[in-house]
Amino acid sequence: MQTEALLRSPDIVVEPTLTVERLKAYYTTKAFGIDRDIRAVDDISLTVAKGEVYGVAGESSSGKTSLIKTIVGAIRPPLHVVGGTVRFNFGGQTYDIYDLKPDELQAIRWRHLSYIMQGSMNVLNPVRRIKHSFYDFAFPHMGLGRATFWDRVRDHLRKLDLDPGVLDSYPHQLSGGMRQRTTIALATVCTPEFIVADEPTTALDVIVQRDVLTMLRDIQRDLGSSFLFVTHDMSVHATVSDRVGIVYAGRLVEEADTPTLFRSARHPYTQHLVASLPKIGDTTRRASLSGRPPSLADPPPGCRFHPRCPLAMDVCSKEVPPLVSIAPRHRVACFAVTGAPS
Ligand SMILES: Nc1ncnc2c1ncn2[C@@H]1O[C@H](COP(=O)(O)OP(=O)(O)OP(=O)(O)O)[C@@H](O)[C@H]1O
Repeated sequence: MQTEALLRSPDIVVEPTLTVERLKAYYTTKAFGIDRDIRAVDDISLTVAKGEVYGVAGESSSGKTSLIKTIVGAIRPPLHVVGGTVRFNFGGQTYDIYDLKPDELQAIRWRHLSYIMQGSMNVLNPVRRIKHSFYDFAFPHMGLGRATFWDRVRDHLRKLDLDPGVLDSYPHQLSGGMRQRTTIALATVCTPEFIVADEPTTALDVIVQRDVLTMLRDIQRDLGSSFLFVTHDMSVHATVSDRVGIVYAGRLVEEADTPTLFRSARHPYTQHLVASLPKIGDTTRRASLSGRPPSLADPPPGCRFHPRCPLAMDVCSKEVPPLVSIAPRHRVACFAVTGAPS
């Protein structure tokens, strides 16, 4: 398959910073002696351009975290890659994540690619002062003398409105919001070109959540980094993401620029997600979707959404709808939108 290039203008083709092609990753578990595949990432292709914030949304257990882990190469059994490729382009050099040796991947993770995982605050060692975490994780990758390194760390903290005094604190002395902000400072001190964050604001209250999101957006703008951002919270995508991909049961079902997605979503599942957002002054009851998300160990054939879909046709239970471009930067996988195959 050819690399999907992102057209920014009619004449300029910009090489994406991230290109994911036909990615499949399953958890293989054993039950009563029989292997069972949980198809958490099932044939996903997407690109993220330089400086772009790409949001991934979808309900719980749809495969968002598995997709992120697979993209950054944080793959541990029982998760394994079944097919597809993940390529990053940093400074004109291409890195095929699955061709890299563990030490090469580790070096890229700190220098170019930062991964803020769910519960990332736990990277701060609870029995050591925070400065030790900065020294252990960041110092080996920055190629600076000690004095310059600490100057750089303090500058970075100040730029993020954090008092450099946090370096002398233990994690338990900080509030949840401060701990998360400190973790993000740690993850970005090496000025990565690509930041991946998985639900970085879950478990924080709304005010702190806003501070953390503003901080991430500021870092992304300041560094000009690309940003792959996972949250189930559509209202957060509305304020943070340039483009959003909607995942349902391990597959990408729609992808569009954020304003398009919120104004003119075409997939019935995306329409449901957008319609269920609360609106000030609107007291009408929100209609909920019937049924439950499918088991990824035994998903329905054809379109995985068809058992819950108000527009389902015969073909939807038989064939998998491909993700098709219906307008520039707008793709959708739904036969009701793109027409059934003849
Ligand atoms: N270690 C594991 N072993 C087996 N199955 C797993 C494992 N981790 C996740 N899964 C399964 O993979 C599927 C996708 O899970 P994943 O955590 O990627 O979803 P998610 O969209 O990130 O959910 P959430 O928003 O709740 O974090 C789920 O069915 C989940 O039960």
